[in-house]
Formats: sequence, C-alpha cells, structure tokens
Amino acid sequence: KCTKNTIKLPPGPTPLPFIGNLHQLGKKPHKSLAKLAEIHGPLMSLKLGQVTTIVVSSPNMAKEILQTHDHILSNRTIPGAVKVHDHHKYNMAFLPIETLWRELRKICNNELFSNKTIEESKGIRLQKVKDCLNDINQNSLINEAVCIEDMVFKTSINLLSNMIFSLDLVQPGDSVGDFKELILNILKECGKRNVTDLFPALNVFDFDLQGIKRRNAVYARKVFDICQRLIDERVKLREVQGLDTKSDMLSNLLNIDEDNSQEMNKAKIPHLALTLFIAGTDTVSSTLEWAMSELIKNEKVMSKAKQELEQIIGKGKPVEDSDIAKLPYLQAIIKETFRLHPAVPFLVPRKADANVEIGGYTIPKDAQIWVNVWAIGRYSSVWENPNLFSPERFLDSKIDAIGHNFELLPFGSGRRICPGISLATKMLPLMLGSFINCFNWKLEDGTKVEDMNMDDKFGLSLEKSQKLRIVPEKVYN
Ligand code: HEM
Repeated sequence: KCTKNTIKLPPGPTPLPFIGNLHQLGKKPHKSLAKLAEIHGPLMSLKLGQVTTIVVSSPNMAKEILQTHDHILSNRTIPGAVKVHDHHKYNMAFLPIETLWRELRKICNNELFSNKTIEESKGIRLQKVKDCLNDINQNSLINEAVCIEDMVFKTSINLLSNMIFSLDLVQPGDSVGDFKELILNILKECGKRNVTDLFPALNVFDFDLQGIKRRNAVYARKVFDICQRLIDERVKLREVQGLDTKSDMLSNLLNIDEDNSQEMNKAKIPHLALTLFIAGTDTVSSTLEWAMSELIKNEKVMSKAKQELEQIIGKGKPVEDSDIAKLPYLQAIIKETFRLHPAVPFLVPRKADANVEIGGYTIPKDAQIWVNVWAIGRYSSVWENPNLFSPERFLDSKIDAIGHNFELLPFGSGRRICPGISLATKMLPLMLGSFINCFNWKLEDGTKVEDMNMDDKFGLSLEKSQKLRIVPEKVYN
C-alpha cells in the first residue's frame, strides 16, 4: 500500500509554480505530449494547472490502464462545460460508474445499438445517405465544391435524429432554430481549454471566467426544449392511438418509462439525446473528412478503393449495410484513418479512484489520465513507416479497431469503450464508400494535390485545420 510519502510519480517534465506544465502543451497537445513522451517514457506525469495528469503513450501502457486496472480507472473528471442544467448528472459520458450509468449503458447495448436495432434501422441509414448524395449531386450539376465535414455533420445529425425521433432535425430553411448550429456551438464550447477545469479550487466559487457555461446553458436549453416538444407530442400520440406506431429510440425509451424503470424516465430522455448528438456527430464527420483527404492525396489508394466498389456493388451505386463485409479495402482505409487521425486523440479523460501501481510508479488517486491514442497510432516499434497512409498494412492483419488491440484504439477500450461503435462502423463505410463510388472528386480552384494542407486542429475532436472542399462529378452506372 502506498502512503502519500512513498508515492513515486511516473517521470515527467518539471512543472513550473502555479501553471505546472501548461506552457508545454501548446496548440497541439497530442503532438507536444508525444514528443515529451519520447524523453520521459510511455507513462508520464505532468501538472496541468493544479491537476496531476498521467499521459499514456504506448500500447502496453494503454493495456495497463484500459484493461488491467480498468475497474479503478473508469471514472471521469467532469468538465465545467457540461455542468449546465444538471446535464452532468445524466450524461452517460461523465456519470460515475454507478447505477444510472449502468442503466444507460444497458439501454444502449440492449435497445439503442443492439444488433437487432442496428439491423432494423438500415433503411433509415440508406435513406439519409441517399439524401446526402442528392445534395452532393446538386453541387455536381453546378460544378460547385462540397465541404465534406459540413455535409457529413448534417447527415450524421439527421441520421441520429431519425433513429431517435423519426424526423430530420436539420432541414433546408430550418424550422427548429438551426439545430445544427446549436450542436456545433456546444461542441465548440466543450473543446475550449477551460481555466476552471485546470484550477478546480476555483470551482468552489462556481467561476465561469470564459463564459463557457453561460453560453452552453443557453444552447443546451434550446436543444432540451426541442427534444421535450417532440417527446410531449409523442406521448400525446400514444395516448390518442393507444399504441406507438413508430419504431425508434424514443418509442423504446417511452416503453421503458412505462415499465416504471427505477432509473430511466421521460425526464432523462433530452439529456440522453443531447449526449448522443454530441458524441456521435463530429467524431463521424472529422473521421470522414480525414479519410476523404487521404484518398484525394493518395490517388492510388483512391483508385484501388473505387475498383473494389465497382467490382463488388457496381459503379455509381450507394453502399448498403450488407455490402460492408464484402469491402475489405474500404474497411482498411477506415482503420488507417483511425490510426493516423483518431477523432478523440486522448480518449475521454479518466480519473483514478485510488492509487494504482504500474511498473514501479504510482498513479495517484484523483489524477486524470490521458491515453494519447494519436501517439500510439504512430508508435514506431509497432507500426512500420508510421507516418505513411497505407491501408494495405491492415489487409492481412488481425488488428481491429474496436478495443481488442491496444495499438489501435479510436473508440477506447474497457468499461468506458464507445457504446456507439456498432453504429459508427456502419455510418463510416456507408458514407465513404458511397461518396467515392458515386462521384469522382477534384480539389477546388485547380489546387494541386501536393499543396493540400493536412494540418490538424486540436479541439473536442481532432479536425482538419483547413476544411476539405472538393468538387464532385457524378459517376454514371
Ligand atoms: C467515428 C466515430 C466515433 C469515435 C471515433 C468515437 C470515439 C469515442 C471514444 C474514444 C470514447 C471514449 C472511450 C473511453 O473513454 O475509453 C467514446 C465514448 C462515447 N461515445 Fe463514441 N465515438 C464515435 C461515435 C459515436 C457514436 C455514433 C455514438 C452514439 C450515437 C457515440 C457515443 C458515445 C458515448 C455515449 C460515449 C461515452 C461512453 C461512456 O463514457 O460510458 N460515439 N467515443
């Protein structure tokens, strides 16, 4: 057992008074911490403001955290940005490992993202992908560029809103107070470095120095009001009709409510919906934007992917759920994108419930833990030519991206692993495969491939700093 005096923290750079190592993070902490890990090792300790932070940068250390000691390291530090309208008390991503979190995870596994629900919702996905392809086609008719991230973000919201509420929440000439902007604004606020998270002592006075909570409270209120209205309408419909004719997540959740579940009731549905919209939109859109960027940059990979699609499903057709298993090269492209451009580069930070011993060092109770999956994806003793985009490396490999292999962890692993994997691993190949099978793409304004800017921007998700804008040309079958 460790006492405070015997604690030996993992090695790390010397902290300055007050700010600790904050000055060493820079604008791209995934990169600066990967560099520091080369000096101090794959289990490194830092002080970020007041917060002791352990940074993990190798597959072996990730396994120690996410598997061996998962049971003590599964709680979260709660960012100030989500502490609005009590959202942190109902948000699955930040709840402690207690009864409500278990209930919500169970609902996700059994109702929302189960094999059965995912299979039943394949028609919705195909329809939303077709809507998206129609929008792209409009651009192709006038030779205008498409902003891939924007297009996928909108499609992801509508895909989720159809799975949850059976309607599009983003429509042209929006009637619901621009739902997309609300979600984007919340993501933006959550992605900011919040001073009160770094100096928790300030939380005692409920400081909101940067106004993050104030703004998020306004946006979240609007989202909750929209969800509440949809719930009220549905409850009324069920009363009038005596049954729910829709088969969507809302219908499942209301059934649970009527079964008098101890934990899940109607009042919690808007919180769950917001959690899903935040977790399941820009993760998908940034991954897709990176995948398309890499394909534009690597023409050989693009033509090999097109060939596979043409052979398996036929030129110019959208990809459907049942095609995915027959498209190994497309799947390898997605894995390679996860490896080089993980949407959540440090996973969602964990918190130690007690002191934990790893390799002769102690992770102290209450420390936060960042698993640098960006660094792990480029770990040179595991990956040959780590900076090269080469989907071929996955063709004869058993490495999957769903938490079994600690060298590739885009969705995390262990108890907190992303519950939306089953959906995300459908959305990504459906959209990516359809984009490249239905259109040829070129850069806007004659920009050369060599001049493409592949810089990233650190925020809540790891996005491209310069949005990919490309011009589609329809492929006819
Ligand atoms: C490319 C797509 C996605 C990526 C890369 C991704 C990645 C992640 C990661 C890294 C975590 C944290 C895991 C950990 O702490 O170990 C996470 C958590 C989560 N994700 Fe995803 N995700 C994606 C899509 C989705 C979708 C589509 C949904 C649902 C609609 C979703 C819902 C969630 C939720 C609710 C959590 C919190 C789980 C918890 O703390 O118990 N994600 N995701």
